[in-house]
Amino acid sequence: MLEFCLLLVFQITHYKQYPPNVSKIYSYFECRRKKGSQFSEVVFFGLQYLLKKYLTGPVITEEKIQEAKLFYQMHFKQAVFDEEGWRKVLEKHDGRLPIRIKAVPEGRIIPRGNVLFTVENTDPSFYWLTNYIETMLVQMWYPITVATISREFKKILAKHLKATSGSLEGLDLKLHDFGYRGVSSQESAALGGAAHLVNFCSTDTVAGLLMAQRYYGCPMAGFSIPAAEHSTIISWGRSKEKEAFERVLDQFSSGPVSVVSDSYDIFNACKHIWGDKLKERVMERSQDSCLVIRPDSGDPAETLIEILEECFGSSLNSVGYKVLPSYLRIIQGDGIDLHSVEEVRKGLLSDEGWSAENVFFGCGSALLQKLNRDTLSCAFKCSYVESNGKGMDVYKQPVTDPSKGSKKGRLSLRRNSDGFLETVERGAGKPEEDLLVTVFENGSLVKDYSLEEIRKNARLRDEEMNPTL
Ligand SMILES: O=C1OCCC/C1=C\Nc1ccccc1
Repeated sequence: MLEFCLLLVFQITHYKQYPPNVSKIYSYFECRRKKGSQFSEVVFFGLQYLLKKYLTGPVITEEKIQEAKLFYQMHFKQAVFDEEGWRKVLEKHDGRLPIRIKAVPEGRIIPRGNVLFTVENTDPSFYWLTNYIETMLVQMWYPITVATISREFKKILAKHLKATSGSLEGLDLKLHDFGYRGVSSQESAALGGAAHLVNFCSTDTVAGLLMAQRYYGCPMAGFSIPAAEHSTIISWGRSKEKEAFERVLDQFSSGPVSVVSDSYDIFNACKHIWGDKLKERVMERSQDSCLVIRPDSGDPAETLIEILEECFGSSLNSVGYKVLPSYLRIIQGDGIDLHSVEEVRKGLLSDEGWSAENVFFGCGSALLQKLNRDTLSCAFKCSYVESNGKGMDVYKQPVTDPSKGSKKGRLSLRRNSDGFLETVERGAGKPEEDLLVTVFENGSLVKDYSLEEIRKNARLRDEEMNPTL
């Protein structure tokens, strides 16, 4: 069985349904606007991986044609596989796809409802190819949605950090990806993990680091620190939690170390072990070798407040907010999503004014898995067709849901005179104003973005970083 066969992915009967003499099918991808959605803009990310991994080079071979022919004969119990069509791709284009894809630069922040990429066939004989690769291209909903959610976290954390410390230092390390175990596959971990790394450089999802290395030219896109987990604490037995903690301090005497401390009673652990029996051991650690205490249960805001209030002293920073001693920090990696992180922000802020410097966040499923294609209403639609040498703008406009209407004709993306991004329809856009870039053409990747460039595109804007408390 072949590792991956492009022919064995899609609905293959569409070629028989198009009008006669079609020479071009032109389609586009967008995150449709949705009234009341909490996401008004999206981070475009992930297409480059998909192009490099699945669509560039001679992806059609005789062997794959034979395999697909057999497969679909069994699957449809009739001859619907277009063997001749595919063989023509092989003969005329030596197996490379005669397709052009134009897309917004990766990392760019685009308001909902705008074209993100367009797809069209470059050879009139292969009009059926455009929507043939739709299924795979729409899977871009995943990295786009993760990168967008991750950036929404960054907006909240930036405001909180700026308001309670006067600076944005360390923002990139404030949200740690805990999601590796919560996703559905290695590939999702890689794509989602990399999508988070567009906005932060703090992760335990190693697959995302490898993706950044191999597909986005970044040798090391994110960092982590030694961390305990429940097994390494409870393996000492209930009566030896102190010994377990001490062991971790001994083994990681320099550099920061995180110790999950809620195995039995987080408040007892903080007050009587970290704050009493091991207090000297904790205090002797320096700022760049701090102990990071990890609660992992209970209401995030309440638990954090009690740990901060009850367990250790604090001093005031330059903007009058309370900060733990520099050898101590907290990481909250349980129950964090876009809602609860806001609850924590309000809790720390309102109660006695704790600075955001004290707390780091970990996020698992809410970052990489608690989302779907509807989260950002991702859709791929045909908007222009050529047949008998004439072009026609096409669209859908369901009477039962106007919000599912699609754009008309050839599209371009431009910045209007007020500075806002907008999509120009019906081929009315000026080529020199078009922000869409040809990234793929006839089997070759035309543009290769580095993670560095993508991170620049995705940077928070000034107004997104300043507190509007
Ligand atoms: O505590 C920590 O401090 C910072 C480094 C990471 C870390 C914990 N990681 C983790 C990963 C996956 C599930 C749960 C925790």
